Amino acid sequence: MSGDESTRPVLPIADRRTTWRVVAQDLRARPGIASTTLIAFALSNVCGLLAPWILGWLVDAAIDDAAHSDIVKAVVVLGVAGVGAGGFLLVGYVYMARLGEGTLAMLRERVVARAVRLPTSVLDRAGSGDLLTRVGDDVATVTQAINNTLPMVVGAALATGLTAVSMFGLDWRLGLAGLACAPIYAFAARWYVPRAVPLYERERLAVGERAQTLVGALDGSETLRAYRAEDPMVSSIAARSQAAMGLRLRTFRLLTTFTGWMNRAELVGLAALLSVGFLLVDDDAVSVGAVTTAALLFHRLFGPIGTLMVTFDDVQAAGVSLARLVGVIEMAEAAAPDAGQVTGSPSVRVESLTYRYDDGPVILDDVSLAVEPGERLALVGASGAGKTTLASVIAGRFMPDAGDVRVAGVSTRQLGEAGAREWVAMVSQDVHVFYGPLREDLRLAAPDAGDDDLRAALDSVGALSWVDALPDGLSTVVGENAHPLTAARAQQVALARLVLADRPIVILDEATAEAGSTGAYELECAADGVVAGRTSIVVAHRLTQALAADRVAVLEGGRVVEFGPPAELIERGAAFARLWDAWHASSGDVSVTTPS
Ligand SMILES: Nc1ncnc2c1ncn2[C@@H]1O[C@H](COP(=O)(O)OP(=O)(O)OP(=O)(O)O)[C@@H](O)[C@H]1O
Repeated sequence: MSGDESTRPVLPIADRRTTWRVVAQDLRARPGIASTTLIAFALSNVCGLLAPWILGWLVDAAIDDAAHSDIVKAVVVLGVAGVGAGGFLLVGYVYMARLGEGTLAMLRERVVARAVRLPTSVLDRAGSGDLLTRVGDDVATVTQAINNTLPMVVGAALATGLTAVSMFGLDWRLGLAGLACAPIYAFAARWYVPRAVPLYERERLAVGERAQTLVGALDGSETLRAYRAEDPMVSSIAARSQAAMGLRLRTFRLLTTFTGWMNRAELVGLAALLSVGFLLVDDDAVSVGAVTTAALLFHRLFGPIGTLMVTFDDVQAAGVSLARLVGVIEMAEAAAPDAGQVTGSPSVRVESLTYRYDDGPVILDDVSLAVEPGERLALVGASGAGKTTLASVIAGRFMPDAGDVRVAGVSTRQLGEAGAREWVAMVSQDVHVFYGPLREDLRLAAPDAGDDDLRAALDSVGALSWVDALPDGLSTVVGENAHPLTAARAQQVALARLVLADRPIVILDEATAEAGSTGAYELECAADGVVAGRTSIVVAHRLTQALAADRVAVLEGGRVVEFGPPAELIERGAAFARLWDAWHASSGDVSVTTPS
C-alpha cells in the first residue's frame, strides 16, 4: 500500500466552501458579537495609525521650529491614541474569544452528535483513531487558533488594509514605492500555499494514524503480550510517529524558506520607499515628515503582514482541522426507517448472503438460513468461521455485498442500520459499562423505564441480588474509576439492557463466553431469560447453548455446512457431531460447563 493510500481518510473532509458555509451560518446567528469584534479591531487600528502621522508631523515641526505647546499637544494626542489602541484591542480580543468559543462549542456538539450516530460499518472502517483525533486534536487546534491566532490575523488584516490606504492618502508615489514589495510577497504566497495546504492535510492524517495505532495497541495490549508481539507493535507505532514527525519537519522547512522571501520583500519595499522619498524631498514635492510617516507606516506593515504570513501555518492547520470537523457534521444521515414497513412478524431470512470487509477476502459465502418467529438459532463454528460477522450483518450493522437479509420480511438494505435496530437488539462480547449511576446505564436502553422496570429486568437476568447488595443499589456509580463490575456482572448489565430495549429479535454474541464455569452457568440462565418469548440468534461457543436451540447453523470458512435441529445433527454424525465430540474430549477446559 502506498503512503498516500495508507493515509486516505474514511471519514470525509469538507471542502472550503462547505466549511465556510457552516461557520458563517453560526456567525450570522450572532451578529452583535461578530460586528462588535470587527469594530473594536478597526478602532484599535485607527488609533495605532495616528502614531506615524503624529511622529511625521513632529519631524516637520522640529525642522520648522514649531511652538513648544504644539509639540506637547501632539505628544499628548500620541499618548491618548496609544492607550485607545490598547483598550480597543483588548475589547477585540475578549469578543473574539467569545465568538470563537461559541462557534467551537457548536462545532464540537454537532460533531459528537453526528459521530455517535455514524453507521457501524463506517466506524468500523474509519477506526476510532481518526474520530478521536477529530474531536481531540482537531478541536484543540481550532481552539488554539481561535484564542491566539485568529485575533492576530483579524487585527493584522485590518491593519494591513488601513495602513495601505493611509500610505496612498499621504502621497500616491510613496504608496506605489511601498508596493514594490507586493510582487515578492505574491510570489512567496503562490509558492507556499499550494505546497503547504496538502502537506498540512497529510500531517493531520498521519497524526490520526499514529493515534489509531496507539489506541489499538492499548486496547489490545493483553493480546500483544500473549503473542509476545509488543516489539513489532512498538516498531509500528515508531514508524507512524516517524512519518508524522517527518511531515512536521517538511512543513517547518517550507515555512523557513517562505519567511526568507518575506524578509527580502520588506527590504525591497523599504529601500524603494526611502529612495523615492529622497527624490521627492529633493524636488520639494513632499516634506521630510511625510516621508518619515510613510516609512513608519510601511514599517508598521511588517508586523501585520509577517503575522499574516507566519501564522499562516496555524491558520492552515486550523482550516484543515475545521474542514475535518465539518466533514463529520455534514455526513449524510441514513434515511429514517419507514415505520410502515416494520409491521411483520419477527422472522429472519438470510438469502445467498455474501459479505467481505472492504476489499478483503470473502468472509460469508452464499449463506442462507431462516429463523422463524420465536425460534432460537445457534451459530456454531471454529474461531474465524464468520459467526460474529453473520450476526452483525443480520443486525443491520453491515450491509450484504450480495444476497439479502430480511428482518420481519423487510430487507436490511431498506431498513438501514437504524431501522434494523427497531427490530433487532444485539449484545456482543466486549460489553461496555458507562461511567455513572447504574440506573442511568440501564436507562440507555429505555429512557422512560422506572426503577420497578429496571429491577424486573435485572431480576430476569439474575442480577437483582447483587445490585441490591451494592453500596447505593441502583444509584451506585459504576464504570471506570468507580465501583468495579466483574466481566460477568458487566454482561448481566448488558443483558438487562437488552431486556429493557424489548426488541422482538435478540442476538447474543458470546454473551456467556467471558466467565469461568460457575459464572458461565449463571450467564447462560441470564441469557435464557433474555431470549424467552423472542426470536433469538445465539453465537454459541459453549455447545450447551447450541443444544438448547431449536436449530443450529454450523459455519465453516464462511459457509453454512450444516443446518437443523441439534439432536438431528448429532445423529447425522457430521460437522456438528464432530464439534460435539471434540467438546466432550476437552472437558478439562474450565470454561466448559456440563450440559444439564
Ligand atoms: N472488522 C474486520 N475487518 C476485517 N476483517 C475482519 C473484521 N472482523 C472480522 N474479520 C475477519 O473475518 C473473519 C471472520 O471473523 P468473525 O469474527 O466473524 O469470526 P467468528 O466465527 O465470530 O470468530 P470468533 O469465534 O473468534 O469470534 C476472520 O477471518 C476475521 O479476521
